[in-house]
Amino acid sequence: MASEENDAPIWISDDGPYVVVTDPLDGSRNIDASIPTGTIFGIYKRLEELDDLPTEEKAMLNSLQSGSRLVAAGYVLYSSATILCTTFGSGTQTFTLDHSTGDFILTNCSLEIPRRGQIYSVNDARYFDWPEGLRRYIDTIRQGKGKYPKKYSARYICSLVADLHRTLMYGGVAMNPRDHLRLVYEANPLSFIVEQAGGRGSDGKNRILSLQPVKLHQRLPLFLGSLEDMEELESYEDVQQRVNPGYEV
Ligand SMILES: O=P(O)(O)OC[C@H]1O[C@](O)(COP(=O)(O)O)[C@@H](O)[C@@H]1O
Repeated sequence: MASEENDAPIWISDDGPYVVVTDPLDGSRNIDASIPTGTIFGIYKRLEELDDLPTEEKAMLNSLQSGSRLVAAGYVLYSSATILCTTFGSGTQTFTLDHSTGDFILTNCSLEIPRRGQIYSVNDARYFDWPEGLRRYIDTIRQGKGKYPKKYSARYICSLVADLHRTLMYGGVAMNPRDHLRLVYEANPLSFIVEQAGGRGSDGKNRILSLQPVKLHQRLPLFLGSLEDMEELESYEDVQQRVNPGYEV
């Protein structure tokens, strides 16, 4: 098991069939203000061909599997309702916690992201640190001059799970264009879910699930959303924020 909160993976048992990668509490800076937070997880099969390697080495290599090998992924959103969203590689499902019984009730057996939305989600205080392509894209959709001739609205909670959940429900794009979010714990599981809902997950140039992680805590730009919005965004090419000066809030 590898957690965003630990430096190295933990080898739990020699015969466990699965490898779990998790960000146990995403959006933690929002907790004191009672803003929604989330948990993200991805599940791989244990690579049995590595069984004879030393424990630390096989724990690391098992955790660095490409997102294309995920067998399941999910997130939990802690909000006005507690929602569990999952994929096992054949569509995306949502479950809602029934507080009276403690059960998660299946509330949508096939969640599909709209092909187009009218919402973009980004921390746009960073506008002047963005590359030209991203500025042009956002300026264009704000003015209703994109391929979808409607003026887009902005929504940004700064809790990745909540921003993604809204994007899955209403469509559009959720992004963090700087090297901030983690490939292993965040980008891969969430891209698997978005793809299984009919959308796309990208670093602005490449499909997230086709990337090979090289470091456990590797960070990258992340863009998730509706197919048509994502295609339009990527057509601007220069959308990854290269300067990352460090922001205190
Ligand atoms: O400061 P930014 O670039 O807006 O980043 C906000 C993003 O960082 C997160 O808080 C995750 O960051 P941490 O992993 O450091 O907690 C996301 O929930 C949120 O989408």
